[in-house]
Amino acid sequence: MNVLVTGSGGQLGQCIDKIKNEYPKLTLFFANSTILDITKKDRVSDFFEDKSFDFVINCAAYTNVEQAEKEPDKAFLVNAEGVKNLAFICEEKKSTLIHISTDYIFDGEKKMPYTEEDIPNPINEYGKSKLAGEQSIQQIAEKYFIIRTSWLYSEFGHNFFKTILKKSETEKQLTIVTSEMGTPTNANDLAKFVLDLIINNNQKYGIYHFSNLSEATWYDFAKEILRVSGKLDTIILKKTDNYPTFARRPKYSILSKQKLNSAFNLDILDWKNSLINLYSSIR
Ligand SMILES: NC(=O)C1=CN([C@@H]2O[C@H](COP(=O)(O)OP(=O)(O)OC[C@H]3O[C@@H](n4cnc5c(N)ncnc54)[C@H](OP(=O)(O)O)[C@@H]3O)[C@@H](O)[C@H]2O)C=CC1
Ligand SMILES: Cc1cn([C@H]2C[C@H](O)[C@@H](COP(=O)(O)OP(=O)(O)O[C@H]3O[C@@H](C)C(=O)[C@@H](O)[C@H]3O)O2)c(=O)[nH]c1=O
Repeated sequence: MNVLVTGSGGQLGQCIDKIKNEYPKLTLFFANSTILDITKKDRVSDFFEDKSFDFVINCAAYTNVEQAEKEPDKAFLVNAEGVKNLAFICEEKKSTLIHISTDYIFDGEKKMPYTEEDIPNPINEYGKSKLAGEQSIQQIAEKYFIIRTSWLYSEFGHNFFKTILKKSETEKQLTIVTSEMGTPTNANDLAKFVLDLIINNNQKYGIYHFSNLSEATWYDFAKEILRVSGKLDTIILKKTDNYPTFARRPKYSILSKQKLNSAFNLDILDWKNSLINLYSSIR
């Protein structure tokens, strides 16, 4: 099977690249933003002209939540317009589109895990742009998976895990929010889920929620990062319910895995166990 990975230079793209040899039945093509800018409709058409992909995994996105408040047009260009271009070409070429979306499409006012049936109501520009992308896919494509995930981290790219490790090298005290609850998700686990989905040729198309298990505040996540890295005793960790940011973030964004579990036979790790696995594999 031929599989295209767009936005392959990012965090998730690199996690997929890392495990590609475990999937010898897949021929993976990695296209970073220089090779394929998904916002350029003509370029997307040209790129697909002489190639045929069974699956397109869209890892391309504008993911800077803070900056999106200042330049929403840029976020919408990639996360809505770019995604629309991919949806059209996948529909035309009969490729299955696997698109990654986010917990930030929800407003966080719920007090129990969000299901795929819950109505999105994003409270920041990034979330709004990601929701617009989802809606385009649903309108245009027939064969698609929209995988909503949350709080991705890994050894690659920019993420909270790497930020905390870096800050712990230079700062004596860290102040972290307790007012947002979600689930940290190891992007390597998501990469494996996506490639398994392709290998198993599953055709139960639609929206799914994928994250590691259990829940945490960003404070809990930071504490665990410091614990696994052996730095908890050397850093003063302070709680706050008011860390200054431009973007509002959902207070609660746990994703229910009920639909995922009924559709696929999965063994998802608890976020703390997956964090330990990652740290021991990279140190
Ligand atoms: N990171 C997280 O915490 C979460 C992410 N998600 C979603 O998961 C997906 C993967 O995220 P992640 O890997 O962390 O994101 P990254 O920001 O690490 O990677 C995104 C990639 O998209 C590329 N890109 C940006 N604009 C374009 C464009 N116009 N055409 C092609 N490529 C482009 C970027 O390239 P360049 O750097 O060259 O611009 C970058 O390599 C995204 O859809 C994101 O919304 C969902 C929940 C949580
Ligand atoms: C670095 C730092 C952040 N924070 C707070 C700010 C914010 O409320 C929260 C998370 O901060 P970040 O900006 O690192 O994370 P953020 O960019 O909001 O992460 C989000 O990214 C997008 C792409 C997603 O799709 C989401 O699922 C989610 O992972 O932690 C602190 O309290 N102290 C700190 O030292």
